[in-house]
Amino acid sequence: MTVVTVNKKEVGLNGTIRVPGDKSISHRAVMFGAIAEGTTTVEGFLAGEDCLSTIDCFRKLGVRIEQNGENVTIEGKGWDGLKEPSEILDVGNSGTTTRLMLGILATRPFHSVLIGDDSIAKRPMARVTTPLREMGSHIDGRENGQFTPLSVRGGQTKGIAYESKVASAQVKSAILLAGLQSEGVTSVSEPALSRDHTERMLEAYGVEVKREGLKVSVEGGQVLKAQHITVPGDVSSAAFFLVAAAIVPGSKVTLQGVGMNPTRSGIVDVLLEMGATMNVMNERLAGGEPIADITIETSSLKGIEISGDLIPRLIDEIPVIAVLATQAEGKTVIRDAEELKVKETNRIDTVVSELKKLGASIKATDDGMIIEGKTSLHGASVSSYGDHRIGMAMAIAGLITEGSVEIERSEAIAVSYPNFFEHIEELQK
Ligand SMILES: O=C(O)C1=C[C@@H](OP(=O)(O)O)[C@@H](O)[C@H](O)C1
Ligand SMILES: C=C(OP(=O)(O)O)C(=O)O
Repeated sequence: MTVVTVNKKEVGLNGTIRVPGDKSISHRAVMFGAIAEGTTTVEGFLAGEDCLSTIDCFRKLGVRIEQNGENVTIEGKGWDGLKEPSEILDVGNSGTTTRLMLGILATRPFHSVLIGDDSIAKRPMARVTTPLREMGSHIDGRENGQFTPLSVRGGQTKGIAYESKVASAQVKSAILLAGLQSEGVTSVSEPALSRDHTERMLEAYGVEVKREGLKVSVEGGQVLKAQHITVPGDVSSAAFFLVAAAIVPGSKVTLQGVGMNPTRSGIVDVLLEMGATMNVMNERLAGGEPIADITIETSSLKGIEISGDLIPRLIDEIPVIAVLATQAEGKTVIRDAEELKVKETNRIDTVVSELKKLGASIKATDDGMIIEGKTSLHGASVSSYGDHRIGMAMAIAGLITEGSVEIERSEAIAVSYPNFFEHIEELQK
């Protein structure tokens, strides 16, 4: 177990950084390259542990993949290029790897076994195994296929019209991927729009994707053609420094090349509504995704309500939004976020318990949390509980606490942001 201590510095955060590549897009670039025909090249790949788990699994499925830092080459040989693995596929800590790969394996005529870490073992998989079984795939696993370890024997599958109860890009993507190798049309509708990277990237790989409001459909039998993919900076990683600059006195930070896909940019809306002094500049496209440079400085903030369709647009940012809310005048209420309970940890519980240790006025609710600000936070010993986003949220809080914050299990941060502490140091120079 690694323990990191974060101390407040008398200087603010100043300078320019480029946050690492988007995790969701990096996973998809490799997976889609693996089932495409031809050589796919990826630049700006996130070499974090989750995306490395995806590479490892596809290598075990017989795909030749070379990875050199942010550059990846995938030798795709189409769907039939995937071969029965002789080893267990280890997804590590990654929900995206598990669920999207289930969608791909659901139609492959061979047997495979998926396993992950202790956190993955608690995350609900029935949300994908149920519809994939309905399509005709043979999936089994612990507690009747609800949890890992899972085993898949793919087969002849038929398209379905699936109405998902949750706004989840992992559910939507798994079903659409299976749909690409199923008979007829497969459609997924969701209660609110979740991130649409799968739809955008499948189109880039030459697949016809039909979108009508909250419903997406694909026809079976389509071939993916190899591509060059440029991965934008991860807005979920940028969120930590957007919040840090807003709350650490004397700060002004520029983040370059941040993904601004509207299904992901809820954090920018929240900061603006809270009254942050920020500027979104140089809006442009990279690999079919909008990106921009963002400058933000120390701001006086007010509490707001965050709920409804905004939630899927910032679901992974809620831990650090809670830190932000401790520094806003008045009440911040987060509702409709019960999905937080099934992430790497129960993020309602872990955010509330760890921020309380720092002196925050925060209360858990059934579907979110209520934070009263503005509060002076103090140092304490906290834990990431093995959840990268909790570890980073605590580190950002540690930049403003009186006294140091000691973070146990800080190694988890490498799951999505391996150079996180280097970026803090760079901005403190
Ligand atoms: O599809 C993806 O890349 C992701 C979807 C989201 O999960 P859900 O699909 O469970 O909402 C998100 O929380 C996760 O970090 C990445
Ligand atoms: C929930 C997350 O990822 P995953 O579902 O891929 O484990 C995350 O990165 O916050």
